[in-house]
Amino acid sequence: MSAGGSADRCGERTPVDVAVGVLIDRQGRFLLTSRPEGKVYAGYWEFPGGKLEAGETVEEALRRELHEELGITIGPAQPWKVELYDYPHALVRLHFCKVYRWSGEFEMRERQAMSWQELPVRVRPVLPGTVPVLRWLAEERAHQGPTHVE
Ligand SMILES: Nc1nc2c([nH]c(=O)n2[C@H]2C[C@H](O)[C@@H](COP(=O)(O)OP(=O)(O)OP(=O)(O)O)O2)c(=O)[nH]1
Repeated sequence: MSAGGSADRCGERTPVDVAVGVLIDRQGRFLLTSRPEGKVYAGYWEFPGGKLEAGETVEEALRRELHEELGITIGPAQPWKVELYDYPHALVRLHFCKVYRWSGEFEMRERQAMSWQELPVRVRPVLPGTVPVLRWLAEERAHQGPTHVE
């Protein structure tokens, strides 16, 4: 029990569900985008995605978010990993999905930047909640050494 009493205990926050896409191209590169100005962690690199709206499945939310943010229409989203991440601003439950097919031209509709990356990731800084994904990719690919530059 924290000393602050029940009103300001922060361990009981309900997680916010977030759908995140790990888009992988034919050369095995994955897409990172930078967080737009005005959002928390603006300028940090992450896998594209966003919060689920009421009644949406993870796949529906991902399809909507990637269309809104990047202008593409994704094919099937393969559920991959689920990770809880406790930020000062929110407790988030990240639903990472792999996506191998999409259509349409990339358009940065929120004036963010995009970059196709391999390991180790060269863009920086990377969002803390993104780092575990880089480790999972490193395991899958038997990548040795750092996953990104600090
Ligand atoms: N998109 C994305 N979000 C991530 C990743 N890792 C991570 O911790 N997050 C966190 C950051 C945010 O707290 C949350 C995503 O929320 P967001 O603010 O980007 O979502 P949104 O586009 O729905 O935003 P908004 O409409 O509320 O402005 O998940 C990641 O790899 N990709």
